[in-house]
Amino acid sequence: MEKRYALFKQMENDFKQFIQNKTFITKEEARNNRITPEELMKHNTEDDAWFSYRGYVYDVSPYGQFHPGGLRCFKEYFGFDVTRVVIMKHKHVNIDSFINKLVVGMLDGDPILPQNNRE
Ligand code: HEM
Repeated sequence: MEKRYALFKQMENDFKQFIQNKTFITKEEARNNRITPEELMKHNTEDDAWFSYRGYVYDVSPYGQFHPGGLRCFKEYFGFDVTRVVIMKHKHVNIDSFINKLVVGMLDGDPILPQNNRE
């Protein structure tokens, strides 16, 4: 168990390092960029992967390779809303601290779940 935790921590640090010299927009700026669920759904590939989470839209393409739960389950949610699945799969994780820099806009419409969602 401890070993796994150390690995997760390592992945978190690797991700932080990976994004540290990149530039991002702020949450404030993201509020002016409204994204419809239909637009969100177009960003569903590994190189161009968006999620909505608690009303905001994130470009999670850089994070996929650092996700401790692997890319497989993560991938199923590209283009969709992850608010509920994130609560179900990891209540204890403050995912904002991982993805806050990856914000690209605000969701303009009702969140959409994938048909095969595994909550
Ligand atoms: C951007 C959104 C997400 C972030 C930032 C995130 C972050 C994390 C983190 C930090 C962990 C490690 C948990 C721990 O320390 O105990 C984790 C584990 C996990 N995540 Fe995510 N996650 C996200 C989305 C998802 C999605 C969409 C799924 C879909 C099923 C998912 C499924 C899992 C699973 C199954 C694990 C458990 C891995 C294990 O314990 O071996 N996550 N996630």
